[in-house]
Amino acid sequence: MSAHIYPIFDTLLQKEDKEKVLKQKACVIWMVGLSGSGKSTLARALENTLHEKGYLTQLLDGDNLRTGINNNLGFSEEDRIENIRRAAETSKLFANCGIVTICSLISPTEQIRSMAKEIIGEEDYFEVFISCPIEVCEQRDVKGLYAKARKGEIKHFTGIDSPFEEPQNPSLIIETDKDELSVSHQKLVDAVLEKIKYTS
Ligand SMILES: Nc1ncnc2c1ncn2[C@@H]1O[C@H](COP(=O)(O)OS(=O)(=O)O)[C@@H](OP(=O)(O)O)[C@H]1O
Ligand SMILES: Nc1ncnc2c1ncn2[C@@H]1O[C@H](COP(=O)(O)OP(=O)(O)O)[C@@H](O)[C@H]1O
Repeated sequence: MSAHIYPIFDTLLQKEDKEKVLKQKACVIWMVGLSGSGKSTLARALENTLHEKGYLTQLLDGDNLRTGINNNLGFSEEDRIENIRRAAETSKLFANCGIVTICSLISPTEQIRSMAKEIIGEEDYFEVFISCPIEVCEQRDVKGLYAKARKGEIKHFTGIDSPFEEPQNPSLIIETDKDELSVSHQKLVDAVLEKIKYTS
């Protein structure tokens, strides 16, 4: 038996090798904002547009993570940190596979967002602040959760009795109380397409 090791057994494939196959530059689009600000709507629309343009994508949001790998977590500060840690680690695996990963989570504090950025790596972390005053989010009350939080039926609700710190240095801000949905969507798509532009 020869002691020679063939490259195929010896090479650990890198992110760039996967990106070359997919002809796309991968990163993690980390969408931050209050409940009802528009994260899920814009994340879904972004994913659909990228898909139509031929990009391979993966969407991770509070709903699919919290019913799956994070189904043992609640909304205490400790659990939110663990929720984001797992989401960031999962996003990193997808991005390292060359996949444009869209993560839509409240991510309420600077500490939590710094952790996500550190796990994913600065170069691959693209933070988008979906900005909307809490009064507007509460008026939208898409899931009826603000009404429940006001009545005390839900505790530790973000923006009511749990903190939300505005991102200090996001890569992009989308103001969903000022722009029509289509305008917000276009701004997001334009910025993301620039970020994921593939140059061999
Ligand atoms: N207490 C409390 N606070 C905030 N949000 C709550 C709470 N309880 C349930 N929900 C629902 O959970 C969704 C937010 O989950 P996230 O994983 O994004 O939150 S976090 O990033 O860990 O803070 C959030 O979804 P979005 O409305 O899409 O943001 C809510 O529907
Ligand atoms: N410019 C906008 N961008 C995103 N959503 C908007 C905008 N204007 C109004 N909306 C509405 O706001 C709501 C946001 O809800 P959702 O996307 O579920 O928020 P979140 O995921 O942050 O909780 C939707 O009903 C959406 O149609």
